[in-house]
Amino acid sequence: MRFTLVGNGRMGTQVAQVIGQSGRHEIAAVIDIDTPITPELFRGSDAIIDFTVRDAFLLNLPAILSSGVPVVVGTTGWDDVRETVRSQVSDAGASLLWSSNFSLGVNIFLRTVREAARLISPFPQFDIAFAEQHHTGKADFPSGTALRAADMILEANRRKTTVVRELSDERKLAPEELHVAAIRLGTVFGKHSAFIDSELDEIVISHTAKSRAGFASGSVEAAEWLAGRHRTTPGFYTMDDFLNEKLS
Ligand SMILES: NC(=O)C1=CN([C@@H]2O[C@H](COP(=O)(O)OP(=O)(O)OC[C@H]3O[C@@H](n4cnc5c(N)ncnc54)[C@H](OP(=O)(O)O)[C@@H]3O)[C@@H](O)[C@H]2O)C=CC1
Ligand SMILES: O=C(O)C1=N[C@H](C(=O)O)C[C@H](O)C1
Repeated sequence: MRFTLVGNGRMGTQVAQVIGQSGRHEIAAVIDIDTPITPELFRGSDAIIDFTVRDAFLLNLPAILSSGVPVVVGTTGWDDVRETVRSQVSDAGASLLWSSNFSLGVNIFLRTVREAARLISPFPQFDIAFAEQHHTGKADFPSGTALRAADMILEANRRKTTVVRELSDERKLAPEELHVAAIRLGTVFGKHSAFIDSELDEIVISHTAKSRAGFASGSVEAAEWLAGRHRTTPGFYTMDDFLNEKLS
């Protein structure tokens, strides 16, 4: 497959390396902040992979969708406009697959956290919180993965109803609030943990990325899947659609 990469930062370069080492794929173009974006730029590619920043992704999206080339989006920090993006994709008859984390390990971790949150739901003696650590170059907080985990915990646990990202000196955390904490530290690739606590015990479920390779290879595999889907059923997909098909 021929890939166009949008974004040439930490993730863009890692994805280029995965494609270069695959022996099956090639890079048609790498688009950086200085490239004027037009739909023609993407034509001739089989898939686009975007790892940029929220504003760049939203600005480039209309040209990407008009090009008719399926796009995999790893960029985080645009959860608040997800429904608008879904409509843009649908109106264009295009295909977009997004995930805040393309690592297979993280996706297994997230499903484990969801199950733990469900299991403790009937037992008020268990409380739950979530934390993430990332390198100091990360622009958004909490991470997209932590926000996804929070959504899953709220869905699975009837005792938690809202997310608190930052504590206040003015008041205590309410029992129905889920604390999601972020730490920015050195060069950490990404660490996510769910903490469950009772008077009698503590359960900690953690995932630590050992490099960016898992994010990059997951995005390329997702792009291969999306290119196939785009031929028969264009649409707005997530990593869950891809994984559910693999698991079925
Ligand atoms: N889904 C997943 O599995 C993962 C997601 N991420 C997410 O991916 C995103 C990128 O992360 P990372 O690579 O570490 O960040 P970087 O800051 O290293 O890279 C972002 C790149 O985007 C470039 N850029 C900015 N504006 C534009 C534009 N208009 N057109 C093209 N390129 C542009 C930046 O250029 P310049 O430096 O010149 O501004 C920079 O090179 C983040 O949102 C992060 O949270 C990260 C890891 C895994
Ligand atoms: O910016 C990063 O580095 C990462 N961002 C993603 C996120 O926001 O969840 C995924 C990964 O943890 C690395």
